[in-house]
Amino acid sequence: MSVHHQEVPSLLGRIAAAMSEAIGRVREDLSGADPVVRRSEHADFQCNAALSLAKRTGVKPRDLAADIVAALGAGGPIASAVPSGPGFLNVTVADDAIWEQVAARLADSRLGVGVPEHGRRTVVDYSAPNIAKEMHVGHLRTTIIGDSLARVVGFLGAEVVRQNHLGDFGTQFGMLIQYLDEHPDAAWHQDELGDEVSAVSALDTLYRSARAEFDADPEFADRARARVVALQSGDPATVAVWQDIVAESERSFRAIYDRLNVLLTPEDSVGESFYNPLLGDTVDELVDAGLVVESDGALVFYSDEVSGPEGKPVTLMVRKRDGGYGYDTTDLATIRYRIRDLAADRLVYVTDSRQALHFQLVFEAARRAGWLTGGITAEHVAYGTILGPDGRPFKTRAGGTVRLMDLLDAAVSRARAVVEEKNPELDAAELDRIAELAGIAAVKYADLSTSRVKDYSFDVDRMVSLTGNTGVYLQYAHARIRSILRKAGDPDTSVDRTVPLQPAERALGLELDAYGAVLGEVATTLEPHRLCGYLYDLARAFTTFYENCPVIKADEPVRGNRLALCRLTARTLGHGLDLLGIVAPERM
Ligand SMILES: NC(=[NH2+])NCCC[C@H](N)C(=O)O
Repeated sequence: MSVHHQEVPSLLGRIAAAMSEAIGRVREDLSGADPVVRRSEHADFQCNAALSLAKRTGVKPRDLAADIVAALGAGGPIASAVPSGPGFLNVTVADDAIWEQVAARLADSRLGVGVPEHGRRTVVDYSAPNIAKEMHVGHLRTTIIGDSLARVVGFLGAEVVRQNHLGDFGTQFGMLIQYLDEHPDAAWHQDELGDEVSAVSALDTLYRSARAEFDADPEFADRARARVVALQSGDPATVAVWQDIVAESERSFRAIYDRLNVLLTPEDSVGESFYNPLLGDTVDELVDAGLVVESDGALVFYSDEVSGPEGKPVTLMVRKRDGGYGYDTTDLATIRYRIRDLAADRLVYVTDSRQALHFQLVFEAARRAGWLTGGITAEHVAYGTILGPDGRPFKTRAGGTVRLMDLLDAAVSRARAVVEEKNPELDAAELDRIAELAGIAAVKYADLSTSRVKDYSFDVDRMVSLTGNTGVYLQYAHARIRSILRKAGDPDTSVDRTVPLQPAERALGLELDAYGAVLGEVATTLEPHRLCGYLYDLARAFTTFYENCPVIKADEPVRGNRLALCRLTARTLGHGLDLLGIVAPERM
């Protein structure tokens, strides 16, 4: 997108600007005050400035409201502003202004949305599963949420740098490599395993065996420790096996990524091991800055800002007693690297809320070390737990972790039944294709549509429902409008601004006008559920419109205007779903 792109100013923004000007005309000292313009149930918009400013002026709010109305300039999008109640202003938008913005958004490839995040280099750390371990439902959440955030801020102009901070280093790999060395018959390469088992799941099982042997057999434990040293000192044979394990695991993750339609590419994989060469310097800098203290032979960072239960100090482990480095040190080196080498303006970390304290400490250390300074921001995007139908953390009946592929399969098969019932005429191949899109949409949307800090229950039947705030409902809403447009021959009609608006047309037009503002909110709060809620409201506004306003049977110019509303709604729905990482099929 170019900086020269012409954003379509929203009606809300234009009304706020007009009110602001009028307020300044009434009293110069009030210039620049927030005009407090909101959508309203009683009119198109409501301006509450008179109420909030009356105290400062000593004038009765109702009188101030009347003065503001008198000072409103002629022309512009406001048809009328009427004082009501204790001093609200009920604002009605001129019909032609609504048609004009519909036409302007429709004429623009970006639907009139601007680039408020332009040039902001934003590092989004998400997914980050652990090598030789199955991805669990927590990784599903970070993958889905992080991907949607990367899409939204990217669309708004941010320079997004995706980082898949794979857990690819640690002493556990020494143990696993030693075990594999001693069990050369163990199968863990995908080509030996076939389709039923993924390489990462085979490795996960082998790792558990290695762990058990480590605990039971002190001699194996010694050999495993020697293997850790060999790995860390770069012994070529050991490193080769480790690389092979990483590659096989990543292949398994990729199968999930492909199915989920996420943006992550192999180039985005910058795992923990990448930071190994940077750990020493990072620690030296923290030592030089006087930010670590020695405790029992280890180096520890103490927080000045947070304390634990009963005022207990909270710390980051900067260097362990044995001289080794762990997760904490790696994240310190990571934040330093992202700021210095990636030149990040904004750092976003998507992990479950149990890591909130960890990131709080990493950010504090980075500030005190002088890395996280100026306008650079760091944010932890925390999310809750996926619960099973019993309201407890999601586990298989046997108490094991739920395989993501199984979960996706279950959603797709339920979606298949729903789609088939609705469209018995679809042939098998088309049904499979749509069921896959619907099932994946169901899973993603269920995750994105709840406020992310909350836990939610994985309820497949609810997810694939055709009614209510679901991904499948929105895909249907989109496909239905596409079918209306096909029936109408999808003519690229122009919009006649002189046509008077019906209430349902007006409501839909105003809803469409709010798209850019909602995306801006998502970028600021990093909360995708706001976009979900918006798309759901938009789909419902369309339904009301379609029930009340015949489209195909209407006469020109009404027909053309209504088709324009259909087209803009379909495009906005499709675009919004795409920013959620959801594909909206043409037919469904
Ligand atoms: N920079 C980070 N610490 N990113 C998140 C890593 C998540 C970690 N691998 C886990 O599975 O919990």
